[in-house]
Amino acid sequence: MRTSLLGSVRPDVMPREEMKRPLIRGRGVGSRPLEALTSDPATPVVGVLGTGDFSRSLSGRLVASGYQVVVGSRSPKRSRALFPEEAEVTSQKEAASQAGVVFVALFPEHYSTLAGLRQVLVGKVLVDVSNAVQVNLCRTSHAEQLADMFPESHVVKGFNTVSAWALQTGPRDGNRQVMLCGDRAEAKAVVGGLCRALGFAPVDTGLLAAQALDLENLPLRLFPSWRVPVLSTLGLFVVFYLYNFLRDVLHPFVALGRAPAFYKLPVETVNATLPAVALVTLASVYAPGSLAAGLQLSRGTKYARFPSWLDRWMGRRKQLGLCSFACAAIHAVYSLCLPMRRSARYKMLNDAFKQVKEGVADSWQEDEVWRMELYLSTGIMALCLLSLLAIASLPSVADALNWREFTFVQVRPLPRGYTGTVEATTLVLLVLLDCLLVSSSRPFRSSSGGHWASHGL
Ligand SMILES: NC(=O)C1=CN([C@@H]2O[C@H](COP(=O)(O)OP(=O)(O)OC[C@H]3O[C@@H](n4cnc5c(N)ncnc54)[C@H](OP(=O)(O)O)[C@@H]3O)[C@@H](O)[C@H]2O)C=CC1
Ligand SMILES: [Cu+2]
Repeated sequence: MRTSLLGSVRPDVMPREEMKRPLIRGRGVGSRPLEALTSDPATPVVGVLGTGDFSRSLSGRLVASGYQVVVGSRSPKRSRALFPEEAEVTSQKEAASQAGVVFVALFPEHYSTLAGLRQVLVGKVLVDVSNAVQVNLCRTSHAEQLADMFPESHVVKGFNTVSAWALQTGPRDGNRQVMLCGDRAEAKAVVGGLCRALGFAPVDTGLLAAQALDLENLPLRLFPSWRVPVLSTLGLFVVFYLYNFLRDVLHPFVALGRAPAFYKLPVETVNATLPAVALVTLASVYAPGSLAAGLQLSRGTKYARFPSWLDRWMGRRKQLGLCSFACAAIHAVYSLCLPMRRSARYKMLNDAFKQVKEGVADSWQEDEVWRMELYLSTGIMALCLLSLLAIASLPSVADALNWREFTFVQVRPLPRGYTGTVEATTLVLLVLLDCLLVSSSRPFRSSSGGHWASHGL
């Protein structure tokens, strides 16, 4: 073991025993009452600057995990009542000098007020917990700015992805990861150990210059990998909806002189649009793989970079697949609800009356019956397979599969992966068969009932 891990970190603050293992509560701590710990010299001292929401939640958890906590405030008397009894609330300077690890729980615009603490913070670990105010607003991260202000301290960025609420309640479920980055491995190890002691799982993401800005922007990002797939799905929906509106509603009314059928807009036209969007989106999941394979074949090598648009497209296949699944699932629900509508009941009654008037006793048509049975069955099977693909894309499920199992379920569209595409091939065949059967059924051909009629109504 190295003799000194953190330069001038005080031995009572960062005992060597604790440094060897992650910085956790002292041995046997769990069985002792908390009051005893505050006076225990072997218990690590953690400082927290600032007395806001984050500071209060963090201090509460640190105290509960057996740490001695010293909170540094500009007005300690006023803030005393907000903290657990076991935590000491004192001046910023006093807190900084007592602790080995100091959390800076201030907003970055107030960092400059800490300039006077430079001497007492020499050799200590400073944890920057701040978040960006706006995505990509700053070019330099707050953590790097703090590191510039305190060149003789070791700045670690972290805990900014954990809310004050999560700190208060503890990581009972959901995401327990705490992203960390910093330039000094030992400092990251200390903060990582502290994370573990609080019940979180530290993830070392790298150096400050490479990661801090990303980490600060992380809590502000809104589903970055979903934006393009969702927008393209919505775009397709608009295009197909307009097409179906023109074809099934406006054209029969304006050009053929039929009664206006605007009642179709909320359910029928939406339901006719969804499968088209699902199919095109599904095609866009498999298309980039085939394009990439073609590109590799034409170049005669796999050691050349794909164009960046193809790279990005390949990276969004999972999201596109899930959008396709969502459309198919909503289509199934809409289809099940079609017969509930008043318009469907009126139509059925009218048809029955017309049949009686025409003296037709039996309207059974064997070929139509078979077509419908078959395409409904293939549609249901295709939806089930799509559900399986969607389930297998969940991280927890995907993690439980080995590489071969994963490629068996999820198509790997590069040439080598075509060995295990049973499910994807079956899915594509089922969908094609379904389309073929739907488009050859009588109501669809006569374009009077469209997709609605193709669902047996
Ligand atoms: N709240 C949350 O859920 C999370 C917050 N964070 C980060 O934690 C940091 C603190 O957030 P939060 O606790 O919510 O903020 P608060 O506004 O609740 O607290 C900030 C603290 O900073 C001190 N302060 C206020 N004004 C000044 C000033 N002019 N000069 C010096 N110190 C000042 C005060 O302490 P005193 O008066 O005692 O000196 C105050 O309590 C931020 O960087 C935030 O991005 C990160 C993740 C989650
Ligand atoms: Cu359908």
